[in-house]
Amino acid sequence: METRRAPSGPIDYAGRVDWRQIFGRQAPLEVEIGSGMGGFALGQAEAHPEIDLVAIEVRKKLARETAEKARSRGLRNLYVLDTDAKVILPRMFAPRSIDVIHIQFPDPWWKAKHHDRRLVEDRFGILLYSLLRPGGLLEVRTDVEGRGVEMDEALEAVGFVNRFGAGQLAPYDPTEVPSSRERGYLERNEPIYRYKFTRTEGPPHHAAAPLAPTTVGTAQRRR
Ligand SMILES: C[S@@+](CC[C@H](N)C(=O)[O-])C[C@H]1O[C@@H](n2cnc3c(N)ncnc32)[C@H](O)[C@@H]1O
Repeated sequence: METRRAPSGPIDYAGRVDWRQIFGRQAPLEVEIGSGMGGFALGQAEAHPEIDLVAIEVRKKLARETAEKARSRGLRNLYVLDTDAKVILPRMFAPRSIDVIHIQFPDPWWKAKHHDRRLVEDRFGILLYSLLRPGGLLEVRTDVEGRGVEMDEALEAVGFVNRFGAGQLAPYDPTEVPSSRERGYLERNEPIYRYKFTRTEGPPHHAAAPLAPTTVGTAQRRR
């Protein structure tokens, strides 16, 4: 009989979290950054009961709706954080503790003056590298070809190894769960640029400091 409790109870946004305690078991830990409407997070948790998934979405309404759907579907292996991944990741996750990180269709922030808001750049790449366990997977999907190339270059420069060769796209795998946004692209047969990277054993290549933990403000748990 399943005795593991649902992920619940108060969680401290300001410090390191023992995810094994939150989920009530030891299982491969996956993180989705920018879960949006939650299509991937909910589908991945449902399709893979053997993993525990933490979805991070800065838009509180979307995060709350995903958490409500997870609860109504009885998903015990999905926890939703309603805050900025850049702030929370270095606080709440130990180095080398994550098995898989998913980033799907991050906002491209076209205008040069908004480039600072882009999710995947050098410093964030270093942070992701430090959080993944050696051998862990970082998977990125985008509908913007040029952003895919830029992200690939930034991540390979940090030390990630592109699983399909430097600069190469990962093939479409129909067994993988599509994100909410991806469903539309697939239906319209529009291109999707996929990348898969392995975190290797050594330190990141860049000397630049990773994003430092900062004050979290008023973020509240919404479960
Ligand atoms: C274009 S949407 C894609 C959503 C989802 N991944 C999908 O494919 O359907 C990008 C999402 O990332 C979220 N986001 C952007 N920057 C973020 C950050 N620093 N932390 C958490 N979420 C973020 C946005 O609020 C938005 O919901």
